[in-house]
Amino acid sequence: MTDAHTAPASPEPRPAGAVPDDFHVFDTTLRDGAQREGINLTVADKLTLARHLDDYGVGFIEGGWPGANPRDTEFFQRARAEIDFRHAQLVAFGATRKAGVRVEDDPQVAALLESGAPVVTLVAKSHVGHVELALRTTPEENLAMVADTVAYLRDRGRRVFLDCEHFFDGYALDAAYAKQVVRTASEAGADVVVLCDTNGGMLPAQVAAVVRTVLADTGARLGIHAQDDTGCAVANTLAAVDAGATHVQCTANGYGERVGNSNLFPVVAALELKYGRAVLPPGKLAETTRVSHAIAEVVNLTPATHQPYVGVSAFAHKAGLHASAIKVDPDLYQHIDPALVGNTMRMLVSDMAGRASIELKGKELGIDLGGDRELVGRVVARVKERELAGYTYEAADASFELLLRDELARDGERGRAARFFRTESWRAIVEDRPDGSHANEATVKLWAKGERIVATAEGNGPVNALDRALRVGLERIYPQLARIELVDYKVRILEGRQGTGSITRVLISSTDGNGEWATVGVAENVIAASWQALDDAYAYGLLRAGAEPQE
Ligand SMILES: CC(=O)SCCNC(=O)CCNC(=O)[C@H](O)C(C)(C)COP(=O)(O)OP(=O)(O)OC[C@H]1O[C@@H](n2cnc3c(N)ncnc32)[C@H](O)[C@@H]1OP(=O)(O)O
Ligand SMILES: CC(=O)C(=O)O
Repeated sequence: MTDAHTAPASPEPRPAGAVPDDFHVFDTTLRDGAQREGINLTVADKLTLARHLDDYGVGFIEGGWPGANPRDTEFFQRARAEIDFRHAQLVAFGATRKAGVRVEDDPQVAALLESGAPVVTLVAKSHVGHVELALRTTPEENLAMVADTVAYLRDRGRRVFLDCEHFFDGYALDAAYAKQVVRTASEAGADVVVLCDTNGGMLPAQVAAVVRTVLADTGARLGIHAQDDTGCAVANTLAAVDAGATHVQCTANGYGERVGNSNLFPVVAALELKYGRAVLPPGKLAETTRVSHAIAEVVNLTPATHQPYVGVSAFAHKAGLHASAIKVDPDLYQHIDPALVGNTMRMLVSDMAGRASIELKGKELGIDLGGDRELVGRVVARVKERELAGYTYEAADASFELLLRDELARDGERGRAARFFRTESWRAIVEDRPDGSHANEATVKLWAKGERIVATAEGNGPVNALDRALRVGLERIYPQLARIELVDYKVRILEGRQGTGSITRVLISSTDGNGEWATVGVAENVIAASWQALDDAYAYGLLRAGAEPQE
């Protein structure tokens, strides 16, 4: 590790559109990422992902294996015709020629040329055991397969990178042979020889030692491809860079075969922010969080909340002691400014909060608590007491804001509670019919703007009936309710040992088309807990809509 890791240097600015060749950020989301269980990409998905990655500014996009399946073949045809790559070069992936087959007669090598990709990555064996058992050929023939295929593609104007599969395991078994594969590829014209930890079993110190020795012994330009089976793929990638590798293969959000691959985003962020190396075009690092989430959407996976740099929790602070230091200087509990990667700091309110957490949260919500220690102390005490009863405010920001406004309103001159109606009573009835169907009906009795309202509605469940009755009753007085929609409803039993007498927590997410908010309710009865969460959901929605709170 150099000083650059502990004292971040400012990345050198780089002209827009230029991708440096002295250091490669090579993305293999469309090839290795697509090997993850649960990811099934269409050609259209692959094109969309390629556009995102090109726009983000990676140097190379490995699009797939042309000839292996019709989808990848079509992807290369369409990518050439439909995408005007601004930063990246498109890469086709394939294997060296088959043992005993002339390279010009190997159809999958021909498919690599037909893909039209200017760069080809060839996967080759560098582990003698794999040569003998998987390829069922001799070590000499394997070297000939490497040399022939690299030279053949080079002669036809392609830039060639060679992925040495199982390099580190092969090196442990027979270092001389593994290095011979590297030399053979380099001498045949491969621009980069990529050392692959295919089984993902390596640790950073092992990777660094091997990369350093292979670099010194062969003089070849080296890259790293690390699978994440020890949870060390990012660390292994950076250890290889420390040892002299100048080409990193990664996938967006770490998607990949088995547990995944080296995650592009922490690798890029580390290179830019900790190593001071400008690997993206200017301004693109700040799009990291957006790009990570957009890619998760395209592959139809929920963005990982705790992912370094880009997760929604990456800069979320829960502990009261952290908040009290952050109030003085956010750097005291953050390794970088979240804005550098397009993320934001968030304060979480829970029973681990102290006064500073509440003050910072108030600020985040645009509510001035005016340094009022008594008021803030009261809010802290109320949050802790409610969390003990089962409420959770870190997952229900809107209910917390309502609680805060209630406490402010208690002071009389510090604002009004965001309460727009008062509940006199509610009733929900579920009727079990002889044919097995159910009828659900609810009646609510409310007060709003001095008026007593009684409304009844049916629904597909008791909570839905209550929701409808509430809308029926209030829509005339608050037409803004028409825009509010409930989008998620979660129930959790908090003390399972008590069986049906357990405490129930309900979390409701709502939207008005411009944003989402979450509210919480807790009671022994699931319908009562739901009513509380509904009450808060509509109160908060009306607050957002600028409705006038009732006296
Ligand atoms: C480490 C990695 O992740 S590398 C990427 C792996 N990705 C994939 O495998 C996804 C795409 N793969 C496929 O669609 C298919 O496996 C194909 C089209 C490539 C090959 O399919 P098939 O011809 O039916 O062969 P199959 O998959 O059973 O076996 C692979 C063949 O390639 C050979 N082979 C494996 N590695 C190499 C190599 N580096 N160079 C040359 N040949 C190789 C094997 O010896 C085997 O040969 P055989 O058919 O003579 O037994
Ligand atoms: C090439 C590749 O994906 C690997 O060795 O893991």
